Amino acid sequence: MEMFNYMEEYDYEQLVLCQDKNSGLKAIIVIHDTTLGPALGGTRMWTYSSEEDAIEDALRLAKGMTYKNAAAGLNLGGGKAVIIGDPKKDKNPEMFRAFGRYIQSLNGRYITAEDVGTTVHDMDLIHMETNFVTGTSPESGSSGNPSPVTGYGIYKGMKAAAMEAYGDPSLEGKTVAVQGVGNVAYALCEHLHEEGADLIVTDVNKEAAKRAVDTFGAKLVEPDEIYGVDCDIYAPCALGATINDETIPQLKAKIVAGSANNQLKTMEHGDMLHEMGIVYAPDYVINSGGVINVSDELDGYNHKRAMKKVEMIYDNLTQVFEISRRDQIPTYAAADRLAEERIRSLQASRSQFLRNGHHILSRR
Ligand SMILES: NC(=O)c1ccc[n+]([C@@H]2O[C@H](COP(=O)([O-])OP(=O)(O)OC[C@H]3O[C@@H](n4cnc5c(N)ncnc54)[C@H](O)[C@@H]3O)[C@@H](O)[C@H]2O)c1
Ligand SMILES: CC(C)C[C@H](N)C(=O)O
Repeated sequence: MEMFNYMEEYDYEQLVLCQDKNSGLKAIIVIHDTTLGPALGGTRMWTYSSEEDAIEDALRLAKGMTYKNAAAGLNLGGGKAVIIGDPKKDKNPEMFRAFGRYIQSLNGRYITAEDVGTTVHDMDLIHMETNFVTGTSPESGSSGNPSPVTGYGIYKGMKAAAMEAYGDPSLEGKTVAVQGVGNVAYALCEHLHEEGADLIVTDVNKEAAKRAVDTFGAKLVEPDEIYGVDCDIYAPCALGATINDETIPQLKAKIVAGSANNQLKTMEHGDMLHEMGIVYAPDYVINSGGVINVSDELDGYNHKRAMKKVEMIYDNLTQVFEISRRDQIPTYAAADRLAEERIRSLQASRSQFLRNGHHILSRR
């Protein structure tokens, strides 16, 4: 990849490679866009097959955070970090402390949190070196693990999608097929079960699947059967790119709404859902509950206030569906339009010169 060409084409601001021999840290921090504010996005720890794959993932995820934060109405830009390694085997405290020092060196341009492979404990270690971290232990007044709040946001967003598809936000009696019942989806299932929805679940982790069957009376299917089950809503809550040429023809659902990032394999798959009349809740709009929750820490965490903001996911999605109908475009394109318009309008107002304490002219 021609790095500067790529960064120029997609408007990336900064790419930082971090290395610490002592702890084995190999990390990448990407800041995509800070028009709306400092870049907030989680740190992923993953075994990548090559350094190029890791950089590509960090770039893609950072841009996603710009759109997620903008569409959620947060005054935050987009960034993300990845640490190369196996989260089950390669972690040590020194690694996260070294990583924290690198975050500190960016002086607030990037703020981190949890993502796949990192935990509240890891954030606490980072916090020993920098304040530019969220999702640390609730004992210190922070918001803790974002997953249950993300799950609640998906539930609220699903209701907005039901309103769009059926003219009624109730999920009582609806059948929801959930792919992957991990941290987020377990919380989602709790809310769905409480409202009286019927659940069909699958997971490659047998224990996770069993927990959902035992707790919610969910019906269990094999991982490759989930796409074609008879249901009203398909909730992809495991991996990205599960909406593709192979799975779309199998779908019986009227709604696709789940937590996974980058659900559409390509934009054309979003077009296909649109043409088939399936209501797709764009991933970065419906799964913004976690980032909304951790971002509340920047004003001194208040759980009640944070949950009120998470409830707005219903309104944000309703707005996306309205833009989609008004402009006759698929919902993924409507979400992009919403996010880009917000960034553009702030960019325009920033074009006026405002003198501040740090500007060179202030010395005169
Ligand atoms: N945690 C958050 O706050 C948050 C926020 C936004 C987006 N997301 C996204 O939501 C998704 C779920 O996040 P999580 O924190 O619950 O992760 P998790 O690892 O706790 O759960 C994912 C589950 O999916 C299962 N799985 C993996 N591959 C599968 C397959 N092929 N078929 C069926 N099941 C499979 C795993 O065994 C696991 O139980 C991820 O894509 C994540 O990026 C999470
Ligand atoms: C900031 C984090 C809570 C972000 C979360 N991992 C996401 O993808 O939205």
